[in-house]
Amino acid sequence: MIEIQNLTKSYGQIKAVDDISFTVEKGEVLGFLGPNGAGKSTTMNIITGFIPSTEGTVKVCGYDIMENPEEVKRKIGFLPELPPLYMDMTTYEYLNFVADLKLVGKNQKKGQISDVMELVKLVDVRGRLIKNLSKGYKQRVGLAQSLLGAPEVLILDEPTVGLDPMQIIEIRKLIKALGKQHTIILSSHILPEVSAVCERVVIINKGKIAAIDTPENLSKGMGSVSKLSATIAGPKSSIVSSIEEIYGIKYVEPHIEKDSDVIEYIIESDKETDIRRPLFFAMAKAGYPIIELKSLDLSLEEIFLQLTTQEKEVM
Ligand SMILES: Nc1ncnc2c1ncn2[C@@H]1O[C@H](COP(=O)(O)OP(=O)(O)OP(=O)(O)O)[C@@H](O)[C@H]1O
Repeated sequence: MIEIQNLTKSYGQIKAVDDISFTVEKGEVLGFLGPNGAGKSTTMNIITGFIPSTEGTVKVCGYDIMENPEEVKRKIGFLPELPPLYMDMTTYEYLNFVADLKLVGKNQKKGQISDVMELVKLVDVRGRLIKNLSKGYKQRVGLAQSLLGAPEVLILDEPTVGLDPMQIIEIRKLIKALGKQHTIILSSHILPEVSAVCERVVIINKGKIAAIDTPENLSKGMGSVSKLSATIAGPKSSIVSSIEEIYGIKYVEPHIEKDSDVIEYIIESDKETDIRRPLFFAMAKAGYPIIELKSLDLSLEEIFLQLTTQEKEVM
């Protein structure tokens, strides 16, 4: 649905985007993550046709943004970080105005505005001036304008920034619902948001792609092992040998002695094998109670930091 190939954008000596390639499948919700200045907005602005690339290609639904900019723009709904709202218009007037800009046909306009207001829950504020709406409602108006013209693709730049927790939950729900009918690229600094909403994540740093994977796989870490901490009561050597017999175990080590016979063990296993159930049954069979069991896989936040701060640590 979206194909980005060898995309580069230079501003003089600075490469804001440096040879990035990725694709987004139809119906996918893709998260776009990166620290400040990583190149997220630049990439989104190129995909939406606001600025040209220096090198590389962007295709949306098979159309090249350079060769068929109008076709591409028709396929994309864009919610910039600061939606361009006209404060002295009512919600309805503004949506009507945007529908005209997007050349929505006269016969469809009324129905489309009603549908979008229904979907984004704006019906109650249709007659209110935008300047009198709360930040959350203003953001919904921004989302509503991106949906007019029935685009197949939505590009959402930091859609929940500045909202309160209730509003964040509502907008996330809405994005999830929109994901059923649209292909979405969503940029965010909020990592749990990306885990909650996106099926795949692109992490970008200094203009380059640092990782592309599902949030789950990223959390499992880059290596081939999964790590667990298990605190178990019982004799150490017998527990270690029982654990070593479990299929998929790579390594087990007594870590911290918590009590005379209670020890925390660090257990590494194949990334593909979830050993929590076999571990439970093995310990239950041997009569050694598991007091605590937790994953030591990295959180998405830790992965993100690891991928985006490596050079600083070296310095
Ligand atoms: N018009 C411009 N002229 C010169 N440099 C620019 C221009 N636009 C962006 N840059 C530079 O390109 C780099 C990437 O910027 P970009 O806005 O794409 O990052 P971002 O990931 O969206 O950051 P943020 O999360 O802070 O919005 C930065 O170093 C920025 O200073």
